[in-house]
Amino acid sequence: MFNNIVRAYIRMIRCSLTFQEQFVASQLITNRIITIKRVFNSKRIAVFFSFDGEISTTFLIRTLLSMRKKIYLPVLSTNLKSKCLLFAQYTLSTSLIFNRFNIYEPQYSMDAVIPIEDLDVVFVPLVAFDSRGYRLGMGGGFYDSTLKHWKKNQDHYIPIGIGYDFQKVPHELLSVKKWDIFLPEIITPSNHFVFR
Ligand SMILES: Nc1nc2c(c(=O)[nH]1)N(C=O)[C@@H](CNc1ccc(C(=O)N[C@@H](CCC(=O)O)C(=O)O)cc1)CN2
Ligand SMILES: Nc1ncnc2c1ncn2[C@@H]1O[C@H](COP(=O)(O)OP(=O)(O)OP(=O)(O)O)[C@@H](O)[C@H]1O
Repeated sequence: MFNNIVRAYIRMIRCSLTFQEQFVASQLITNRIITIKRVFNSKRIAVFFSFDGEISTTFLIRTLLSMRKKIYLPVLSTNLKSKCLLFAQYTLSTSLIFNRFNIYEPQYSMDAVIPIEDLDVVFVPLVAFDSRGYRLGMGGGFYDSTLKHWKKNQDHYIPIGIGYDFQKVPHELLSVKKWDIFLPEIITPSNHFVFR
């Protein structure tokens, strides 16, 4: 019921952060992420390029690359009806282009695309989340569709939400839809929430 209000409110707040606030948060979240054993032991990690005031992932991506991790970024399907994201490899020499939402994505060839099951960690953008691990996104349903086959207790990739601390909202404010994915873990500059 309040999803659209929460989405608009949090998008407004995150777009009003100063450069300094964004910078400090991106360093803190990167330092927290790289000390997580699951991440440290991963080889193939999906991140995303931030837009719309999302917590900046530039430092995270650079740090993970320097740790010799293979990094993949989401690309929208050319089929406008498909909401499933593809993940294409990103290196420092990959050309980037804007997609239809003005988000950078790799200019990829099919051999750079990895099946989602072959990823170890998928970092997931979010607008808001609650104390149960439910996530409110931008409203396109892309991550919900892409991650819909993910199941707890299965030994494949793990989706991990990342965002600012203020994006956590009381659960009464988020109405969960039947297709909404649950995030087993969410990382912010000050916290590592585990919801399993
Ligand atoms: N950094 C990042 N990449 C991402 C996502 C994300 O949330 N963050 N996505 C997560 O799914 C996908 C893109 N989803 C999006 C869904 C809606 C809008 C959006 O701006 N909607 C506008 C109206 C856009 C229009 O139709 O022109 C709006 O709501 O104001 C943007 C991205 C894939 N890549
Ligand atoms: N697994 C699914 N099955 C059917 N419809 C879905 C599924 N996932 C998403 N959708 C559709 O996507 C639309 C947007 O969903 P929702 O508002 O939950 O997106 P969101 O999680 O905020 O966005 P995103 O995942 O792109 O960040 C819904 O109206 C729904 O029709």
